[in-house]
Amino acid sequence: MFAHRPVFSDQPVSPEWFAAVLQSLGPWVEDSPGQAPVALAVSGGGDSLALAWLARRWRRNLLALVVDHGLRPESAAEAQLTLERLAHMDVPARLITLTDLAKGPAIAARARTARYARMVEACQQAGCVDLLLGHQADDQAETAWMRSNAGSGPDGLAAMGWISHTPDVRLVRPLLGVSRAALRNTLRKAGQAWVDDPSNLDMKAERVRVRFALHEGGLSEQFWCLAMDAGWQRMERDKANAASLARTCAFYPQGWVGLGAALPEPAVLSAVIRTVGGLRYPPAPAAVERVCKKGEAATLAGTRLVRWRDEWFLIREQAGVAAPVAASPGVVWDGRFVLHAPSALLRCGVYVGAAGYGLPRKTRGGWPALFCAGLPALWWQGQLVCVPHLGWSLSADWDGAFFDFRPPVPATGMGVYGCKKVHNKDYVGPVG
Ligand SMILES: Nc1ncnc2c1ncn2[C@@H]1O[C@H](COP(=O)(O)OP(=O)(O)OP(=O)(O)O)[C@@H](O)[C@H]1O
Repeated sequence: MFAHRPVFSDQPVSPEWFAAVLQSLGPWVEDSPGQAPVALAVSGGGDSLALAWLARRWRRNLLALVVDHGLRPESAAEAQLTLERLAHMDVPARLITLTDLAKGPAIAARARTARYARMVEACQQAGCVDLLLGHQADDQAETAWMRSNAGSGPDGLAAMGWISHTPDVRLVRPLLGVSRAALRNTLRKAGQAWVDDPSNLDMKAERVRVRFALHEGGLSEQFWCLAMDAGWQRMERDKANAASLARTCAFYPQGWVGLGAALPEPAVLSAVIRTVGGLRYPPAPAAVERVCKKGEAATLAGTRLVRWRDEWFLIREQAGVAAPVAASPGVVWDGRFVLHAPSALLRCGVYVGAAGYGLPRKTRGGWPALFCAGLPALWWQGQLVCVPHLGWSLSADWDGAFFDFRPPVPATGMGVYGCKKVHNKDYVGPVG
């Protein structure tokens, strides 16, 4: 493991300590030029620039992603300055410029969604499987305070995890155990400057008001501990649920899940509903509990619970599937299926939509019509031409297409909170 370090100390963070934290958050792709880099999100502020400085001392093969949201006149110049600072640190960087964000309601949330989408895309292009983020202990305390004020249950209070799994990259937050002041002092000591985002002083924003209130009340540490404690408990529950998921559930590439003879625990069913329904967020816990208690066929959050051959299955609810979309390689349909096909096959007017109920019995490979109706299929001139999951096509001309089942949050992404229990003022550290 690595040496303890008080969380809310303002002492600069040592590269050795940082490297020990990263070691425990691995495994990492080998640090050599032939391998994919580890990506890091750098806004140019004190947290993420300190992250870049420390990361460079941990390994050579990195790729910093700098997003210019284009929402303030100075943002382009600030992004350029950040690129120069990264070049000075010898950290390779890529600028991502967002051009389609319009100011207006929920701009912070829209900017965040767009930023993550483009950063994940850049990671895929560069082959990166890990993206480091600069969230630190003050962010964590603020999130826990806001969630506690909003009456969040224990899972909400768990705030941010050290590691979050998305289908494409692992989001890693190695600075959750370090204060904002310590990171700024790390940069000062290294003689590095950073950009201060003026929105961080805008008292209209809830987070900024919370930041000042926590600071004045000396409450940051208390809320950080609360978040870490809740995170630890959640991790223990996640582990038990993941074990139960692996033991009892069978995931089919068709997008449905066999649950076994008895219904699983509500937490496990919730994860499965999220996967089958292609949901970013979990379904309402009370509704899931009701379904488990009743133990009867039901529809919930775009999914349908059915009994077939002495087993429970969760399938996509036909009424909930997405409208057809024009077919192109890589297009995502129903939030869950990615189309792979040679472009020559995707002539003008080909659509991706649900297979529906028109499939003859012998093409269904033994599966009920209800299951197969929600399968992704290719349509052309109003006619069903190909259902790759069933190996069926109207003619050999339509062979060569297939769909990857890629839900936004796989059920296996349950175990996202990796932190050890925190005692008193000691930072005990993330689980390896
Ligand atoms: N413009 C940006 N370019 C690249 N990375 C960014 C940018 N803005 C934020 N980040 C990354 O996200 C981290 C958290 O930043 P911030 O707290 O401002 O984001 P947020 O909007 O609260 O996002 P989150 O939903 O991840 O909490 C930063 O430390 C950095 O790693």
